[in-house]
Amino acid sequence: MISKSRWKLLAMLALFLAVMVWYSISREDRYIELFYFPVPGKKEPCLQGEAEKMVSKLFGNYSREQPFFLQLKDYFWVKTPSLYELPYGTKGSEDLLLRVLAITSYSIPESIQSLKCRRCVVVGNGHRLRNSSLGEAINKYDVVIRLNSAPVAGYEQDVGSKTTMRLFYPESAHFNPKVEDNPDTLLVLVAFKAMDFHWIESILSDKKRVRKGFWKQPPLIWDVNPKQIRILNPFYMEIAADKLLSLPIQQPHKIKQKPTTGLLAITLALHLCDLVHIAGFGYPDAHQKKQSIHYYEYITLKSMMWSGHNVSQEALAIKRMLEIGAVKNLTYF
Ligand SMILES: CC(=O)N[C@H]1[C@H]([C@H](O)[C@H](O)CO)O[C@](OP(=O)(O)OC[C@H]2O[C@@H](n3ccc(N)nc3=O)[C@H](O)[C@@H]2O)(C(=O)O)C[C@@H]1O
Ligand SMILES: CO[C@@H]1[C@H](O)[C@@H](O)[C@H](O[C@H]2[C@H](O)[C@@H](NC(C)=O)[C@H](OCc3ccccc3)O[C@@H]2CO)O[C@@H]1CO
Repeated sequence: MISKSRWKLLAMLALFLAVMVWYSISREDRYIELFYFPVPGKKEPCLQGEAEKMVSKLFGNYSREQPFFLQLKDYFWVKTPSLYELPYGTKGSEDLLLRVLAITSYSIPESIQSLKCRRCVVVGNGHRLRNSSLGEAINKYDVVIRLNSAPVAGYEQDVGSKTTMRLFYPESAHFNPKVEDNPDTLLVLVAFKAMDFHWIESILSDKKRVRKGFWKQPPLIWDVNPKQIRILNPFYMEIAADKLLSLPIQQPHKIKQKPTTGLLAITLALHLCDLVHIAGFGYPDAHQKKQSIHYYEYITLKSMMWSGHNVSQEALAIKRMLEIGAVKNLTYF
């Protein structure tokens, strides 16, 4: 005969087990929701306007009307001057910008314009891409957005080789863009300071280079076709900071908080595309001090000490986007 107290103990054990099973199943559901497996050899199904619905949830309805790239005509006849200085607006940098816009273009290539439904992937520079074998899947998207000096040569198996757009600033420009990009890749300058406009002007017009004013030496000779260059509308930086990270747009401090280029690229993709997938996002935990952050070089979180990024806040913003289905993730998060 089993005593009453034994029954109680068994019941408690059974209850405990049931709770454990329920918890792991619910965690598993969540995992599947946050992690997306591309089907090899298949193009992603695309529903026109899908991302747009999510955009209004995240950013409000108004934001789809903004141009992606800056154009000269908006600066010749300045109707409403920008409210903010770089990187959230162009206030105070208009003269330099005018000179840059006179020698660059703002169009979106016909190959993207003409698509009924735009499938995009934003490739972050994170270590999670290493040995991911995602290269083939990444190459299948209509638009592949890459960041900074992230290489493809030698990493094709994991990150692919197609680059439709690359977001960069002078300090993150690859010294040999011809090796890493395609001849028609759009090189999208994200300006953080007036000197960034000065740099691109001096490169494209072959004017005297200025070495001071950068936190890291950018290329002095840069072999690109001016037709590939675009200047990102700072509006996207503003809404990434304001709506996704709730950062104050006007900050008095020396180390100003700002979104990472990856979060900015996701913001841009949500406005440009119908379907947005991401890969290579996610930093190591703070205690993983020796874990490399990039898929292509060994550097750790310590290197980001003075960067002005809040990676935990960004992780929350990305998790929210994954949870509401605004983006899907090809690597784990
Ligand atoms: C030392 C330093 O300033 N590092 C910054 C570097 C550096 O300037 C460039 O790599 C130079 O080519 O740039 C940054 O970013 P970085 O070039 O490292 O990475 C591009 C974007 O990928 C996402 N990422 C990266 C690594 C990782 N483990 N998880 C991620 O999610 C991020 O969204 C990131 O933006 C930048 O521009 O944002 C942010 C970094 O803070
Ligand atoms: C998207 O931001 C880019 C990159 O991710 C950042 O790491 C980088 O941050 C640099 C920051 O912009 C520099 N600040 C200024 C005013 O130039 C900073 O300069 C050194 C410094 C350090 C401490 C206090 C004040 C200034 O260096 C940061 C990199 O370590 O900005 C990138 C966009 O330019």
